[in-house]
Amino acid sequence: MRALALLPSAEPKQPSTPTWSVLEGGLIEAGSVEPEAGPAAETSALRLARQIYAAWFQRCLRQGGHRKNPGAVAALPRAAIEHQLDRAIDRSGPDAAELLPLHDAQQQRLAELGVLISALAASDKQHVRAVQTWDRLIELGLDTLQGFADLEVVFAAQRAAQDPLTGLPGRAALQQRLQGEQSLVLRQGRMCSVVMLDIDHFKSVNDQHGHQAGDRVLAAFARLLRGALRPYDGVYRYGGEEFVLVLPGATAAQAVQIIDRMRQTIAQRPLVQTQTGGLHIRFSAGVAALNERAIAQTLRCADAALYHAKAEGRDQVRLERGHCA
Ligand SMILES: Nc1nc2c(ncn2[C@@H]2O[C@H](COP(=O)(O)OP(=O)(O)OP(=O)(O)O)[C@@H](O)[C@H]2O)c(=O)[nH]1
Repeated sequence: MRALALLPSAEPKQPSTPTWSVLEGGLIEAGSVEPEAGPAAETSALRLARQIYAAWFQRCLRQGGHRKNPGAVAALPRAAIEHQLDRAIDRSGPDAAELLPLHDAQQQRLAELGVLISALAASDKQHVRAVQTWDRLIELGLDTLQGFADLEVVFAAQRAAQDPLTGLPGRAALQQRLQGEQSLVLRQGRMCSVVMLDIDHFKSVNDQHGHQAGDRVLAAFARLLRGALRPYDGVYRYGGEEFVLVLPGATAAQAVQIIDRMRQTIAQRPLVQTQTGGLHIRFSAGVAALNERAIAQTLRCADAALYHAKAEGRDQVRLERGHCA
């Protein structure tokens, strides 16, 4: 077997991002770190946001507790916290929409905390208003801490549903999504298509380049699918080298066109680079309409269309045939 160094070519290297780190004793300082990649990246960004916040809150309690000098209450490093929260959301993948209400509520609390800090700094320490502002700051400060805990719980649940290799959600999430989309199709007459997609001759990638290389191809392919589709389209790892796409708003005929364009684009450039050259990946796909029939039947129809695409030579997209299941 040849030894190969596989370098993903689909994704540009990310620049280092200025961030903050928490030092011993609750001090916070600006620095520059390489953003982490991979499925755990969103959790680490969220953890950093919480650490920066907790260090600030601790310092605030220590300084503000004296009530001698409200102006000494530490300025809230809001930009650093929000930066990490945004990163966490960005990296949380296709189901980020579920996190947005919690994320927005957290941003609002931070904004209100910022206002309270300014009001405290400008107020007379003896004034009853300063005491009230301080009380509100403590109350909201604790709520914000709870907000981080809530976000972490939801992130953890989301991560548990993700396939660790590709970062994509799996079959359980697909089932849930299809149920939701089907009810919109039935109640609102919306269109939705389901695509079953399988990499061609993937076994030979493993055989020629090794299983680890195969894993990297799967991860790069998943990123490519995710990047090629609209944010509200669903991309799921169905198993092995098989993926399912959910395309709301697309008729089955439109879905065939969309996926066929994607097939041609993907075939044009290598998915990963090897020491001996680029590795091209091709795929076959079957498309079925999501309608009133059982979801399992829709999946069977997409699978049958995929089977025909494979049988008719691979590297093509096929629409389901009548009475497929
Ligand atoms: N590296 C890697 N390989 C996997 C993974 N899951 C499944 N496979 C491999 O995917 C290959 C699938 O092979 P086949 O079902 O024969 O399909 P194929 O070679 O793609 O051929 P066609 O689908 O007929 O075009 C098998 O060799 C599996 O071992 C994985 O997570 N990582």
